[in-house]
Amino acid sequence: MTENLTTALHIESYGRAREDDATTHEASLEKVRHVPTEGVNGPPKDSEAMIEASTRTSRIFDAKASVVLVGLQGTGKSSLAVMVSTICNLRLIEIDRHFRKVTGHSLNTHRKAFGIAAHHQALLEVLQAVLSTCQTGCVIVCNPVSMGRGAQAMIQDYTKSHPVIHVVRDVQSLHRCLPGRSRARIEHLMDVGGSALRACSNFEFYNLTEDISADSTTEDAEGVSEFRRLATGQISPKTPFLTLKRVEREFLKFLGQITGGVLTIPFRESTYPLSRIAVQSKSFTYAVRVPLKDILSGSCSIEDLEMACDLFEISVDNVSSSIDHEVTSASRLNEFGRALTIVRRDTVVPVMFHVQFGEVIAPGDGGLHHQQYRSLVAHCLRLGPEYVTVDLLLDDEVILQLSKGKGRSKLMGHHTFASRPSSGWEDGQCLMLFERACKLSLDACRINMPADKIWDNFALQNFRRRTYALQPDVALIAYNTGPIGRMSLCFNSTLTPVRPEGTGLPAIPSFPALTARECTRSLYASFVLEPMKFYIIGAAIAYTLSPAMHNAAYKCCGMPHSFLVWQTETLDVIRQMVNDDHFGGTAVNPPFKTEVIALTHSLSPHAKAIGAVNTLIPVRQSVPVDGQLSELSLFEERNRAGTVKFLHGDNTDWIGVRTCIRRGLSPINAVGPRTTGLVIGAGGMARATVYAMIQLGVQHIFLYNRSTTNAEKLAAHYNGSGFHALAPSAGSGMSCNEGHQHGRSVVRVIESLADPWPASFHQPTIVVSCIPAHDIAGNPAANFTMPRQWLQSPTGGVVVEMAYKPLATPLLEQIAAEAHRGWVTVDGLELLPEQAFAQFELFTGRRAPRKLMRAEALRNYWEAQKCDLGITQNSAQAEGQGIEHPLRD
Ligand SMILES: O=C1C[C@@](O)(C(=O)O)C[C@@H](O)[C@@H]1O
Repeated sequence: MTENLTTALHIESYGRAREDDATTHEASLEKVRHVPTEGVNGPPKDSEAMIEASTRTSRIFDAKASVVLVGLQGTGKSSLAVMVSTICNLRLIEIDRHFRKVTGHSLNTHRKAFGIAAHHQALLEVLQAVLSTCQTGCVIVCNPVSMGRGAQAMIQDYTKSHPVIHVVRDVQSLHRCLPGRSRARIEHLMDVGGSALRACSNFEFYNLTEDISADSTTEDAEGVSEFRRLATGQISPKTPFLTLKRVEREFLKFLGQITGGVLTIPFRESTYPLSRIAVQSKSFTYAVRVPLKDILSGSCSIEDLEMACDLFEISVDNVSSSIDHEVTSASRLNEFGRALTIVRRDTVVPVMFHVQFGEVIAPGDGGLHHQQYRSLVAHCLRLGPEYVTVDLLLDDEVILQLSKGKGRSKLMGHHTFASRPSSGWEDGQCLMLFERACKLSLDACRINMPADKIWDNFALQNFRRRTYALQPDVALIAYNTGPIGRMSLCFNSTLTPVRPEGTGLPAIPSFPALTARECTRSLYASFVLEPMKFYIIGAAIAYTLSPAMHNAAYKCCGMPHSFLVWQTETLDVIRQMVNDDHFGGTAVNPPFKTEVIALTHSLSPHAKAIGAVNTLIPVRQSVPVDGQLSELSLFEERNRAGTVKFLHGDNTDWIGVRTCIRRGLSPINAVGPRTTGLVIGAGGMARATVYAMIQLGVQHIFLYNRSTTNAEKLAAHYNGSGFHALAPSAGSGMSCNEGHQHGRSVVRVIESLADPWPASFHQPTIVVSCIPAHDIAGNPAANFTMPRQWLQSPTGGVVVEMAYKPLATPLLEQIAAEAHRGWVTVDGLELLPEQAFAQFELFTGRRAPRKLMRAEALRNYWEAQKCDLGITQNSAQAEGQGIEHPLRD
């Protein structure tokens, strides 16, 4: 393949002299082993100080600043760089290849020919030229450990103005790249080389290997990864190699967080409605606290732990009980990064690090523990989580220094009173702590103490009022601990610390006493929130799996809501729904997705652009400002009954489609200016699909539909000026991506399945079928399959099927047989829950328990398949109009 791809990747040269690297690497190892323990070239004398130094600057950079990836051989930094350069449209510069291009020598032959001093000087010059001429728009890759002290100092200096990311990996993966070295030796290299790399970088990313045997970023005996061979067309995709998708996702999330999304990362922005709301601005949010060791042990699934929570807190407990020198050892530090990547892999909520020292930190204490604690906090900041806690008893200047280097992370001041002060929350220390957090410009303040009597919980509310009067913008998380303090957890509104639900993790006494479900239940029991009724309406919805997913999710979150099926021929039912004070919202199914717009008073920007609504919510309180409703106020009024003032329409179908395309699209087919998408159908789902493709940056979209007239109408909707007036713009809450920056998407109609694929366009790599796969009202199913002449993409692609009745459609069966050519399928049962998660958020203002909803959809589908009983039950509900779907335990 593919000169085009090669060009797109901006890769300068592909040949790699293996023996060069190996020798250079070994030489550098020796060098690292023997350097004096000072400077950036060897194990630092004071590793804590080194770590802290890396967060001394603000670490907020120019929007276009080049990114540097540093790491030992085998950490996968080159593969990460290739991915990022492709997706973010950055120029890729690998220093060793560039050196060969400039000098005509490989590193090894140059060193042999000219001696070490001249070699280092030449390397330094090459590096200097690259760093100074490539200040913006590039991703630069190197291993400074093998480049001499001068080069390391130069890269260290670059951290003042650029993100320099240290890529770390597990011993086993490195071992594979350096066969013949003992594991102990590799560990030693990671320790020593790792310290040197930490000293010349300001961020750190842990590249998590899932399954070593399937990992395609690991370099082979020739030093070339499978990923690179694919990217450069040296091999064709025999497997979908989707394992890399996770790495891609994690790294893009990381980059998005550390750069604040300033890099053009089209895939990065989460489309979940709640992801657009700052987590600390919303009421009744929960932070699930999980010990670091439990994350590392892998004993629980992250999605189970995260269930119904808004933030994932990684708790590093009792650090000071470790042997002192181990606290900041390289392997210990690597554990932090590893845990963060494990969590980020499966969660959609922000992550917080909370380091707890067993020892109480006293103000002015300059002792060893104090120093180590500071270093661990600085190390957490290097990893780029959304939040990090900092002990409020540290000296002002220490907190200020950490705060200065926090980058895009938020710092939450934290204090635990080991015992209740004699006057509880009335004690002057409490207000002083909050005032310190404000004075030091921390983003939030968390204080807790053991409760003596139930009145301590009321006193806490009084304290909350006082802090709010003082500074309403600094979020206060205040609660009492112990059994008597549980009530205060229920009524703390922001990021209440909770323990994970039923995961089998041993209960730790110092851990939060309640789960998110328990807290939520108490809000309904005390009438703060109220039970609501949700519906799905449509003309033929007997088979829908939505009630099963939503009802199970309410139960799991502790909400007394119900989700009912209402099969109907007309939209009149909506008038009946809104007369009920407990109406919570309705999902909208064909044929009403467009028609229902007439009943709404406001639409989300997405629904407006798509011209279809699948989620309708009542508005009771919010008032539009300049014709727009604030998303936060819409969320804040969920779960509260009362007279409905008007209806707001949104669309979550496009979110489901976008997620499924992303999931199935291998990195090799990352969206570029010539990517082509094909949509089958021209109904409401097809509208949402075209929109999802536009949001992903696809600029050439083709429609095929049995009725060409309908396809043309749909194409005109998107091509017409009407749509472009509504197109995504900054501040609209929509992602603005490559497609919109580099060219406008155009939708074209392809008339016949017998037509050859238009020669001036690339073959489609993204195909979405939006037509039913079963008979409807006597009309036989279309049984669509792709004409062979439209399936010629040399890198395969993704085919998403919307229909799930039946699950194995003729199209999916056809494409499954093409897996060896790089084709990936995503079926209708993967898509259905994805749109439902966003719908759940819009209905309830809470994060959806995703794993549970997926499982419910599957379980109900297969139950219905097995004995046809599910179908009968659903039909009965539909006929009974509003009979609650039976919850299955
Ligand atoms: O189109 C669909 C599918 C669905 O109706 C179902 O339950 O099958 C649920 C709707 O929210 C979605 O827009």
